[in-house]
Formats: sequence, structure tokens, C-alpha cells
Amino acid sequence: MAEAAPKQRSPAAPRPVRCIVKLGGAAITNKGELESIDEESLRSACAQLRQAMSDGTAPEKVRGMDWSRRPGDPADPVVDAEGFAGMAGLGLDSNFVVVHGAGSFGHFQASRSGVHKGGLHSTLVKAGFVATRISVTSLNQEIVRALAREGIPSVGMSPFACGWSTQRRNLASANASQIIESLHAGFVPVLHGDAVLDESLDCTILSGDVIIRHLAQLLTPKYVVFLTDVHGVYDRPPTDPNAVLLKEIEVDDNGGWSIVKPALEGNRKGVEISVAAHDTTGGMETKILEAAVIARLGVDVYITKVDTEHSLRALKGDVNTSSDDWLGTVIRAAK
Ligand SMILES: Nc1ncnc2c1ncn2[C@@H]1O[C@H](COP(=O)(O)OP(=O)(O)OP(=O)(O)O)[C@@H](O)[C@H]1O
Ligand SMILES: C=C(C)CCOP(=O)(O)O
Repeated sequence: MAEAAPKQRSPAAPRPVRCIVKLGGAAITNKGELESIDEESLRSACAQLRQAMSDGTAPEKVRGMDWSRRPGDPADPVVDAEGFAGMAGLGLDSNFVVVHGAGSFGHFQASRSGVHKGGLHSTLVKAGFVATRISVTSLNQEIVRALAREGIPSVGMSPFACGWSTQRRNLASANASQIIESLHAGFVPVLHGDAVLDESLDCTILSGDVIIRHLAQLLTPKYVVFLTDVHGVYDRPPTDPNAVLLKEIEVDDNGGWSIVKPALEGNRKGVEISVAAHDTTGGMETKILEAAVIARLGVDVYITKVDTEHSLRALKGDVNTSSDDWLGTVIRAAK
């Protein structure tokens, strides 16, 4: 059945968004360890985002915007007020939207309680809804802080708190006016996969991948990047030593897709996917389905591995499929 269009109260976007990026939960958390951030990958993703945003006038010295005290910090944080006051601007083309997944935050709480299946009359589901939101919003806070430490003017935004809701897991209400106003004011909105209310099921889990697709439909960015823990989409789970990285996938007008590169032999033309047991949102399968919808809009989608030269090139929009030195998957509309 066709998905009903979400109700909108969104003002027109002021200037084209350059990139919507998903910091995948698998990329920035240690998925096997409850509520554990992969600090190095997160730091790298934020530093690469700063590089990708830099318009050439950004000062080399990063002026951090996280002015809060961390547990164990001996002194008050350094606030470089004079440095900021002396700057004409941040030197960043910050017209990006960041969305992150849950990884080892949120999925565990949601799957243990069944929040994704709904039924808020159950006290377990109700408690799980609360626990899931505590977990994903605490990750959101850490990601906003990591971006702020790179001098990126980021602001956290929760879909649930913005009133987003679903109808049988499809987006039903998704007002983006606050996101658009924030972009207009020069901030980088940082959204996340969330527990939300559902008109039929009471509640469910809204994946970051679905949020990205909706925002791409609304904002038509120049390109969309998914950073995850593998180099891209393979013809079978990448744990299989014979898995082949699919470098280019084309999506036709009917939503059908075909593998353009590499040319695979007869019986190897599909994609086989495995999804972790605790994953409540469909893993790589959801990502490919949402990426195909985005590609049909004429927006190129790059899926690649965090903390690599390939992720930096994707974030800069500098991907050329005719050369072989970029590792990742491009999903684009058939010409
Ligand atoms: N055919 C496949 N190609 C690529 N990855 C696959 C495939 N099948 C399974 N996977 C798994 O999909 C995982 C990435 O998808 P996943 O949804 O977990 O990423 P994410 O967006 O980074 O995380 P999250 O959903 O927590 O935000 C990889 O760890 C990989 O092992
Ligand atoms: C609250 C949760 C579990 C959000 C899931 O979002 P995703 O990791 O992007 O699929």
C-alpha cells in the first residue's frame, strides 16, 4: 500500500542544503557493548565534517563550542570569548543536516521491551519507551558535543520532541519548520533515530534512515552520505570472505534497482542481507530501501566506511565512480 504523505507545516527551505549525513550507529558506537561510543570514529567523523564544511577562510585553530564541564575535569572550561569576538565568521559552509543512528544506544532497550511493535498499555513497553529515549538522547548530546568541539555550530533535535509521529511505522506527521529555521539561522541540526508515537500501534521506533529519506524529499540536498562500519553495500553480508562490494547501483523510475558496477555473473545479481537480532529498524536493508527512494529524487547517495579517506571524499561530495580509487557504494537514478 502506498504510504500516505505526512502532514506538513514546513516553510520553504531558504538555501539549498548541501548534504544530509547519517552517522550510523554501527560507525560511531561499539555495537557489541551496551552504550559505548567509538570515540575515535566519532572524533574522526566530526573532524572530517569540519573539513568538508570549510570554505577556505576557517581559522586553523579550532574554537570549540562545548563550554560545559565534563565529569573529572579539574577546572572550568576555557571559553575563547576574545577569539570568537575577533572572527568575521566561522568560515564554514555549515548547510548540512546530521542524523545519527542508535547503535549500542537505544536498540537494546527497544528490542528488550518491544517498543518497535507498539502497545503502550503494557507497562514494559511504556518503560522501554522511556529507557530508549534516555539512551538515544544521551548519545545525541555526546554527538552534539563532539561536533561543537570541532567548532561546528550544532544543535540537537529529537523527532519525538518535535512532534513527529507515525502511522503503522510510516511517517504521518513530520513538521520540519524548526529544522529549516535552524539551518536558516546558521546552525547544523543534529537529529536521531527515536522512539515516537504511532497512530495505530501507540508507539514504534523511527529509524535515522527513514528520517534522512524524509528530509531529502523535503530539502533536496546536493548529496546524501551514510557513514557506517563497512565499506558499503555488498552482494552478501561482508562477514562472508567472498562478499563483493557493489560500487554503483542504479534506481529506475519505478523504484527497481540494478547493480551497474561491478558486473556480476548470472546468479549473483541480488543482495543478501543479515540483520543483528537486537536491531529494531531493519539494518542495511532499510538503508538500501530508503537510499533508493532518495536516488529517485535525483540525489546521489554515498554509503561508505567512517574514518577513512573515502568518508572524507563522500562528505565533500567528491566521488567519481569512473575511477577505482574510491571505496564505497553510490546509489543514483538511472540516466
Ligand atoms: N549485504 C550487506 N552489505 C553491507 N552490510 C551488510 C550486509 N548485510 C549485513 N550487513 C551489515 O549491516 C551493518 C550496517 O548496517 P546498520 O544498519 O547496522 O548500520 P548503521 O546505520 O551504521 O547502524 P544503526 O542502524 O545502528 O544506525 C554492517 O555492520 C554489516 O555487517
Ligand atoms: C531508538 C532507536 C533504536 C533508533 C534507531 O535508529 P537507527 O539506528 O537509525 O535505525
